[in-house]
Amino acid sequence: MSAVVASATSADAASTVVPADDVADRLELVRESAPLVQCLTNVVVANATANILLALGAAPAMVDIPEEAGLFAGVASAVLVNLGTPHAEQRAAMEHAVRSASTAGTPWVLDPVAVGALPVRTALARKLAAARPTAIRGNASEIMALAGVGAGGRGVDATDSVDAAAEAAEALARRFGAVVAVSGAVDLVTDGERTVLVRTGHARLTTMTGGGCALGAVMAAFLAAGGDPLVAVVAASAVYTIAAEIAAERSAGPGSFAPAFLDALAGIDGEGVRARALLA
Ligand SMILES: Nc1ncnc2c1ncn2[C@@H]1O[C@H](COP(=O)(O)OP(=O)(O)O)[C@@H](O)[C@H]1O
Ligand SMILES: Cc1ncsc1CCOP(=O)(O)O
Ligand SMILES: [Mg+2]
Repeated sequence: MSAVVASATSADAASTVVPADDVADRLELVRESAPLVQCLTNVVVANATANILLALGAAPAMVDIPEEAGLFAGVASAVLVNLGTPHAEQRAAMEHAVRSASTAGTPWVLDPVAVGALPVRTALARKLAAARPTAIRGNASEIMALAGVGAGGRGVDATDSVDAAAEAAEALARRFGAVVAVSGAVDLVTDGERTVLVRTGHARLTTMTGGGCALGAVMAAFLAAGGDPLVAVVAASAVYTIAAEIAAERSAGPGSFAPAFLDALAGIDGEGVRARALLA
């Protein structure tokens, strides 16, 4: 059996294995259901995020004004709330969307971009986290800052390691009943009881703006398919990072990586997942 796998990173959460077959099944479900993913995301990555969701087989919709966001969250398959450029209108829209998603039972993902030193988004992230997102996704410094440990990273980038964020991630997961995903060279996914490390990936993902933010949207797409949310988030991370490996082999630098990544996401299937997971 090939696995995307892991070992425990702290004394508190047990290591869990997610078989590559489960990842492949989740990918097939996303393709079959073409989930409608509502994105309230930052202006830097909105276009890249829509293209990445389309390449995967999902249907993106950037519905982020206060008068429409709540209405749409009631019919969307999943919602992404990303705090990268949280203008006042969008902040209001986020609160409507979160309320409506919670009422409708729609899965939603919180991405606390650059939380820590910046006051407006930090307060908003804490408020939204208390509304119990299905998943919280961030880099190590963002997850630590949201958990109340450390002052955040350097702008939108992490200054802490994924290892250093493991305990904060597990504590956050338990506090809010969410799956928490920490990105980095090795991605960590935890629900506070089980922790999985996703070892696939390529550093060139960090040279493309949206490398982290679009991952949150992809997690929303996988959560829309239902089932164990920990497995859904692991599957999203695995498919995404395996596609990055394939794209890195077919590109020469950041410029050619971005379109190669779209092609790799569109082309990846269960066999591709199993082949790479075996190498991880
Ligand atoms: N050093 C690295 N090597 C390989 N993959 C990485 C590395 N750092 C980040 N990644 C990948 O890049 C994506 C974005 O992660 P990251 O840069 O941590 O997010 P953010 O943009 O939120 O800071 C994730 O899929 C992660 O697995
Ligand atoms: C550069 C920047 N500034 C505010 S949001 C944003 C995008 C960050 O996207 P990612 O961290 O996914 O590259
Ligand atoms: Mg980044």
